[in-house]
Amino acid sequence: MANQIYSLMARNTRNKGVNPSLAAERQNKSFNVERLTNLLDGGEELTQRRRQVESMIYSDPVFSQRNNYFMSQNQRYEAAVRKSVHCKKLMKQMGWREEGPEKSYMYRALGGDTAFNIHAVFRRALHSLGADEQISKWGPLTENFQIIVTYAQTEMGHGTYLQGLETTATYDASTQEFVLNTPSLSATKWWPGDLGRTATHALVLAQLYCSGTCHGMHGFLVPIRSLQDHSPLPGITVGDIGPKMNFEQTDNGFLKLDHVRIPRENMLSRFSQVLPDGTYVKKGTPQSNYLTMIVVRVQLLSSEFVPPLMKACIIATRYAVVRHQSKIKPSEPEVKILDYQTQQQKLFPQLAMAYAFHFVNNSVVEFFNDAYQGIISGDTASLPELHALSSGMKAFISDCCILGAETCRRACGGHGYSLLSGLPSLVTKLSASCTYEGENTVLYLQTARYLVKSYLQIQSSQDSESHKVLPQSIQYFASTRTDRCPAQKAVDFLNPALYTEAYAHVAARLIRNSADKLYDLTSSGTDQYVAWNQTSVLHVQAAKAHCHYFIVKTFAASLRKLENEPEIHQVMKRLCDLYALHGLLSDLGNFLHDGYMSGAQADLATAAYLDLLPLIR
Ligand SMILES: CCCCCCC/C=C/C(=O)SCCNC(=O)CCNC(=O)[C@H](O)C(C)(C)COP(=O)(O)OP(=O)(O)OC[C@H]1O[C@@H](n2cnc3c(N)ncnc32)[C@H](O)[C@@H]1OP(=O)(O)O
Ligand SMILES: Cc1cc2nc3c(=O)[nH]c(=O)nc-3n(C[C@H](O)[C@H](O)[C@H](O)COP(=O)(O)OP(=O)(O)OC[C@H]3O[C@@H](n4cnc5c(N)ncnc54)[C@H](O)[C@@H]3O)c2cc1C
Repeated sequence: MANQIYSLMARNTRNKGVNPSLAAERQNKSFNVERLTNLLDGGEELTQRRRQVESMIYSDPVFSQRNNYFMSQNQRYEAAVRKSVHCKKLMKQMGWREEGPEKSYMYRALGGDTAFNIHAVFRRALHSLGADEQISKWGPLTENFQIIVTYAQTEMGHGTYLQGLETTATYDASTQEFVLNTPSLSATKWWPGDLGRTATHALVLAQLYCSGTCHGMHGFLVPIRSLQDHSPLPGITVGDIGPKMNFEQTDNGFLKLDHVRIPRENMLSRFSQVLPDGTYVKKGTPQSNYLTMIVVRVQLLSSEFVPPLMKACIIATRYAVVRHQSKIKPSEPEVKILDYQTQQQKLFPQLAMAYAFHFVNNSVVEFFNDAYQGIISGDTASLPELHALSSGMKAFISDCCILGAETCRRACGGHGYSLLSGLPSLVTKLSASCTYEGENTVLYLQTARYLVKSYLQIQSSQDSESHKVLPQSIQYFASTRTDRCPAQKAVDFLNPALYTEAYAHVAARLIRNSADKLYDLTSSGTDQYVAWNQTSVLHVQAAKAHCHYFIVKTFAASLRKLENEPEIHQVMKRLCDLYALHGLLSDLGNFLHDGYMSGAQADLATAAYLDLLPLIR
């Protein structure tokens, strides 16, 4: 019934064309929307291609999501499988490549409502960890779903602590095979997507044992279901882990292995190898087999985190111009809720954040592409910085997107609580992102570990030249800082150089403070690991400040590329200013703490912030 009412409302709108309030707002724009769309897409041609793909998706009944909220988990799963197979057929029919932009356009248009998503994670793992001959052998089989492979790393007892994974892969030189085994209940693989019902194979991450020596976590391609009748193979116990907060369309599963034998060639061997006689050959660093997680974390930013936030902003902003509620002046009619300053202060920072993350994603992907080719060719010099950046961005952006989507949902009152608004499922889908592909606290601590190590190395190095060769994401450590914010007027807080420096000041101070506290503990005899734990809250705060600085700096730097587009530059700069001031005022204590900013300056920043709202409106 509810669906019918909402459909009636939508039809009613459609019958009269676009809602008149919405139409009026769209007349009231200060920039060329099509031009901004082209810039965000990466050019006019890509906008056209995206629209062509979207039109095909939205007009095809197989891709309909209309009844999603009325389906059982099983129905959602089966519909998702149909959509994924249909996508594959469409790609083949249209000649679209796996690496081409059309695939991501399809995925975004479907809102991720597809199956085999972890199969895509495996494809990245294969290219990151597999030797060339392994990529040639298994790559084509995955292209057309001849094999469907899940990424089975997490166990019931361990997800974060990879050194604690219990699944074993023991090399048997007499048969040149690995024996995969689940030694305990807690070693059961638990959570891998596509495992519950779909996958024919699993990339099992297990502790490698050769001649009694453990060589740590490695990846092993293990057949788990028959390619003839899809039944579990001998030694395999597999199934679905049951209902979840969202991702009903994904069959997250469990897997137990009972001394399952696979050929020696099934260990992914780009960075390490076991020779026929059982000799272990290491080619990369101890963390080389962690590379897949970096690859996936970078990819998640643009595929899983930012699009749901963008959608939540669109739904909530449109709602805010069609919803009339209460009055500003008693003598006048009810107003659009977007006319309330408080509604603008809820929604516009989320909109600004969505744009900020769009530009940051471009920057992180550029950094990643520059580093990745070197890393898979054996040059791991940039791996620590890439790990720190990807960990921090995954944690910070996912945290912000979860909170941003929830703010948009709350801004829509009762209708925001209806599944049919589309908002609750965006929130519950995003909610998983603080956990999968690295729990966020753990990842902040990884970033902090890199920051503290870099800070202490700079402190201990007397060589003044060392500051000049700092990795790009921490070069601000070495910048000379003013210890007072120079702002005299509200308008000074609309200067990207001024607020970027304020963020750098806070990040540098928090990193220095956390490192000094750690050093004080260890210098007084506290065990280094105990000292790390006793300062870990400070390290997380420092890592967050570092990430926030990186995002503000990157957003501000992106404006420079828009300077020859004055209308768009103006609107983007206002959003950048709003994003920076919203973060500064939300975290004001850190900016006031050492007297960097004064209370009077906080009032100036608040005035500048509130003055931006009607301009953006
Ligand atoms: C529609 C679908 C959408 C949803 C898709 C969802 C798909 C989800 C898939 C998954 O969730 S797959 C499973 C993901 N699991 C994880 O991410 C596990 C998280 N845990 C870790 O990353 C690591 O265990 C750790 C927490 C970082 C700890 O590593 P370790 O136990 O080795 O100890 P440390 O001493 O902290 O690190 C040692 C050393 O290694 C460096 N390092 C750690 N991780 C990486 C990495 N990924 N890449 C490169 N280097 C790494 C770390 O910086 C240390 O270096 P040094 O400081 O010693 O130089
Ligand atoms: C929707 C979804 C899909 C998933 N898909 C897959 C998949 O396809 N393949 C796969 O292998 N896995 C998958 N996972 C599992 C996921 O990777 C793990 O859940 C994740 O790595 C977190 O590990 P955990 O569950 O053991 O949490 P834990 O690490 O146990 O986290 C629990 C708490 O402990 C804290 N904690 C843990 N370690 C530390 C530390 N060192 N310092 C401080 N605090 C710490 C955390 O901060 C957290 O607050 C998926 C999970 C979800 C929710």
